[in-house]
Formats: sequence, structure tokens, C-alpha cells
Amino acid sequence: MMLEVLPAEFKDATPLITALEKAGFEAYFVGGSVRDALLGKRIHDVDIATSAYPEEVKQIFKRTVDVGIEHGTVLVLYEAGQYEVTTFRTESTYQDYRRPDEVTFVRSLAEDLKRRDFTINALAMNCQGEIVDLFQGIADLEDGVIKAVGDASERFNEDALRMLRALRFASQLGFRIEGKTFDAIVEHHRLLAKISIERIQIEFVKLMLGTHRRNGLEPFKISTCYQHCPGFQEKATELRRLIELPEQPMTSEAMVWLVTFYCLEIPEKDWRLLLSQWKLSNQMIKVVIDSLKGLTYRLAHSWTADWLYELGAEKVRLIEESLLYFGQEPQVAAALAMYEALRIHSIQELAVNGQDLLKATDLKPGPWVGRCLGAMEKAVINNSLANDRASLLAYAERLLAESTDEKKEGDNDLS
Ligand SMILES: Nc1ccn([C@@H]2O[C@H](COP(=O)(O)OP(=O)(O)OP(=O)(O)O)[C@@H](O)[C@H]2O)c(=O)n1
Ligand SMILES: [Mg+2]
Repeated sequence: MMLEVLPAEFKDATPLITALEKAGFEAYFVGGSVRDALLGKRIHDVDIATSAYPEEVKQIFKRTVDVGIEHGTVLVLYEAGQYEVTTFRTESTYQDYRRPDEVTFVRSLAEDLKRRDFTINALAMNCQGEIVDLFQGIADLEDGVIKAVGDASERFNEDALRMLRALRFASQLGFRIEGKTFDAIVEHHRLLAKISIERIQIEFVKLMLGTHRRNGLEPFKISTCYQHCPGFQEKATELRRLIELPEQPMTSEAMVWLVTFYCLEIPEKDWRLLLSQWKLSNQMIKVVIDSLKGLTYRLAHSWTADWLYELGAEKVRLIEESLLYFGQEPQVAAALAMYEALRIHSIQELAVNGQDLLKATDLKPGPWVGRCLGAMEKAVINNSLANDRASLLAYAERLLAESTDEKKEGDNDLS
């Protein structure tokens, strides 16, 4: 079988293959790029496998970086691109189910392809576009099947993450998981306990962003792989709801966490702990928690100026877009227009600042400054106060006077 028209990404990398061949080695395009090219999908990172050992690769190319030399990978910088060039290898023993104890470099492509995860990922292609297909990977691509290379149990014992990879490819490609491969996932799902949550997170997000989410989520539930995800353990019933969400693809990682946590009815008190157990960045945790609060509000009410201001445009858009998963019509443009129409979008946009207040009142600095600015901010957002210097300072004067009156009555609020 031939790929008749080589996509540009391969053409750009062809001189690397030619250089390796000229030096007497074999070299092929391998992995996801070959799979995606055959499916007519956009390809990203073109990977190369070769019979040359890492030291030999480094002698052939001028600009290289040792990115994973112990695993046989050298990064070759060539023109505007960078390419992972990996020596053919077998990974014999995996005692901890995640990393090979030792990598054995081999000179044979067949040995290398044999230890890859799925038949659709075990294809190699030379620079003429000729495909090497030792495990009926092309037939499985045509039939839409994810099938382990050789014995599925062996492949999952080598790297347990491959079980989640099977589910995410099902979601990304709309493929089904072949029977024996699925049985092996059911049998070995407990090996996922050995896998770092960072790696699990990457696969879960890819699964949720896939265009055939249900295809991945169904086996995720049935195989009980979900048991290895923070916060999902007791959520079999809620997981069904996640599976049955409208099929529209999710557009961002933040959307994945927002919709998942909402659907699984994770209690608010657990949000922060679980999101950090998932190893999300602090910035992402904040976006998700704020959006979960906003979504809970929005599902029962219309937006108010206070909510729009607090959340900001990015989260308002996210929440509004997520409504489609909960039986409501998103009103993204209207919500963003309301947000834009707010008189200010941050406290810095108030026509006076703390220094101005101190100067105008001749009072000592203290917590009253922040409280006064906060009250002005709220009044401006709600259109009960104009954002100009005179109006703001007059408002401050009134507030201070009121608080002094209250102080006389023993209730100290502002100052
Ligand atoms: N646990 C793994 C990870 C990767 N691979 C092999 O290494 C290739 C490249 O891995 P990776 O880039 O992680 O996956 P891709 O299949 O390329 O998918 P993606 O499009 O997400 O990059 C895979 O195709 C597969 O042949 C494997 O056998 N087992
Ligand atoms: Mg890849």
C-alpha cells in the first residue's frame, strides 16, 4: 500500500530519512503521523524511527538535542522543524508497568513495531510513501478498530497507560475497541493504579475532547477504568449522565473539567482538593472553580452585572457555551455584550484610586480605603454611580459621613 500524496510535513522531513539511508541505515516515519495521514487527518509531530543508534544519529546531523537518549530518542533540528528520531528498540521488562527497566536497541524495524501499542499505531512509512504494515493495521484503520499488537495483556503490562490510550483513540477516531483488547482492559484496569495522574489526566482530557466522546466514555465506564480517576470512584450513576450528554464536541480543557465536575455532582467542598489531585495548574483550578460557581448560578438565573464583572469575559463565555450540555440555549453573544456594556471591567478603571481618596479626604490610610473603593466599584457596575472623579469623591464623602454617624451609634463599618 502507498500513500500517493505525501503531506507537506513528511516532505519537509524527507531529507532526514535520506541522510540516514545514505549513511547505511534504515529510517521510516512511524506512529501517529502515519495513522493520521492515512485517515486524511491533519498531522502533527512527524516521528522517525531508525536502525541507527543514538550516537550514530548524532554524527549524521549537525544540530541535535539529547531529549531522551536513554530511550533512544534524539531531537534533530532541521531547517524550521524539529524531529524526534528514535532508534528501533524493544522494551523487554516493565516491572513497574510504566517504564521499561531497560531499552534494548535493535537493528530491525519488525522488532520495533512489535512492541507498539495498537495495530493502527504500528505502521511505518518510507519517504516514497510505501507503508510497512506487519499487523493488519491498515485493515483495522479501514474497519475502525483499535486492536492491540499481538497479545493485549502483554502490551498493557508493558505500559498500563495504553488502556486509557485505547479509550481516547476510540473517542478521537470514532473507532470501536476489538473484543480481546477490551477484555484485557477489563482484566488489567487495576494496573492503572501504577500510572502517574499526570499521564492519566492527559489521556482523560484527550478522550473528553474527542469528537466521538461516547465511544470512549462507554468503555471507560464498563471497564471501570474510571475507578482510577480522582473523585470518580463512587460515581457510576453520574457517569451515565456524562456519557449521555449532547454529542457536541467540547472546545477546551476548561470546558472538560467544568462539565465533568458539574455532571458528576462533585460537591463544592471537594472541588479544590480533587482538581489539585488531578494535577491541574493553579490557574486552571481557579478558572474551573469560578466557572462551576458561575454555572450553578446561571442555570437558575439570568446574568447580573455583579456576576459578569466577577467572572470576566473568558469565564462568562465558557459558562454560557457549556449551557448546551444542560438543556439550555447558550446566549454567548448576548452575555458578552452585557459584559462589554459594564461601565468598568476592573477596579483600575475607576476614575479615582486609593491615593486620590487619601488626598481628597485628608484621612489616614487604613482598611477603609479598600472598602470605600469596593463600594464605589459595586455602585458603578450597577449603574447607580457615574465613573467620574467628582461623582466618585462625592459618593466617598457620603459613605464616610454615614460611617461616622454609625460609629457614633457604636457600629463601625467603613473606617
Ligand atoms: N504507551 C505508548 C505510547 C506510544 N506508543 C507508540 O509510539 C507512537 C507515538 O506515541 P504518541 O505520540 O504518544 O501517540 P500517537 O499515536 O502519535 O498519538 P498522538 O496523535 O496523540 O500523538 C504511537 O503511535 C505508538 O506506536 C506505544 O506503543 N505505547
Ligand atoms: Mg504522536
